[in-house]
Amino acid sequence: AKGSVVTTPINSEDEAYDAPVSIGTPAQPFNLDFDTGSSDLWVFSSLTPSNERNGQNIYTASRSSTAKQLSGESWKISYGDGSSSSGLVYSDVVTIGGLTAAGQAVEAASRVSQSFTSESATDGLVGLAFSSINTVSPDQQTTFFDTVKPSLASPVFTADLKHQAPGTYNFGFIDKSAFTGSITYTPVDNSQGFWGFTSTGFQVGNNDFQQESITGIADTGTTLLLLPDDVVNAYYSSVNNAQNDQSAGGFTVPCDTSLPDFSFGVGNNGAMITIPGSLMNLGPSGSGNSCFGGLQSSGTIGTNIFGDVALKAAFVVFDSGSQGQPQLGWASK
Ligand SMILES: CC[C@H](C)[C@H](NC(=O)[C@H](C)NC(=O)[C@@H](CCSC)NC[C@@H](N)Cc1ccccc1)C(=O)O
Repeated sequence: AKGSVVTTPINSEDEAYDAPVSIGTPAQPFNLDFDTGSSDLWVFSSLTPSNERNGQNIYTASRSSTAKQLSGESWKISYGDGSSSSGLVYSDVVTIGGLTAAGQAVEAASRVSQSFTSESATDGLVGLAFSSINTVSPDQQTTFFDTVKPSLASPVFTADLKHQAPGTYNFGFIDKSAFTGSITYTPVDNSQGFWGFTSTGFQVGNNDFQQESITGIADTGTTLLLLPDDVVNAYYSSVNNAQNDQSAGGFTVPCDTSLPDFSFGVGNNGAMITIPGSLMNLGPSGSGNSCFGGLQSSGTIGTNIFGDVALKAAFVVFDSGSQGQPQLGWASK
């Protein structure tokens, strides 16, 4: 089987990307954030207090003839940005891009933190990291991808995110028309439950390539590209009047500045993904006439995150084991 679903930026800064998901019988529609940086499929629900809702679609299990509560099961998740949610667990029919997962764990939120409440465009998340970090307790559940994987023509999904335009998540196949050149594969370390990999280095504009192992995760659910301080400083030192503005929360640049491209190395054949300078500016920073940089420090998090700023410059293959061990494929587009 194969699936294909359109994913759309929730605002002009490409802060996050939503895609349509149907849950239950009859189908209840949702706009969910597909997140390769976590492994819980959770939705706003009839259990979510009304003062924690802000127009989101809500899942009502009692209105679905195929919903079954997983008694005694609950979930509770925290994210790197300090947000969190928790609740109860049902199994129900979940359909994404023509692919149907019967008996998928649907995590209904009985509480969500403020940043989820205020993001009215997003009704929840579809976790696409490894099921080993799914938070359902006492019986851990599988991600949508792991649930449907046996039915897929190939155990892969791909992300093709775009700047201020609809993109695509495909399941079970690689669309050769969606990228240019060849796909460079690199091994994945999933020991922490993420799509972890090591980039071979970086290049600012047309400067020399800097060889430096940068270990991080491919995270479609994170907006920014979060890398070590030496990389971030090398980039912004080449931008006039860039400044690390704590009140803005990181590096800002003058909004009218044309920014250098940023490239990062993948695989061992010298392949690079190049983020055009225009995509390194996330728009007004909220302080002065400065704009917020798409590259920021991973400093305090402890892991580097190749979020949407990086991923939207590439066609990315999340391959859970078509060749044995999991791997990430990277192609330009
Ligand atoms: C503070 C929590 C730490 C980071 C850790 N949690 C995680 O790693 C979780 C699974 N993943 C995340 O917090 C991050 C990756 C952090 S790097 C380890 N990815 C998912 C995040 N972007 C989802 C999101 C989407 C929209 C709005 C907000 C959040 C834990 O539970 O220990």
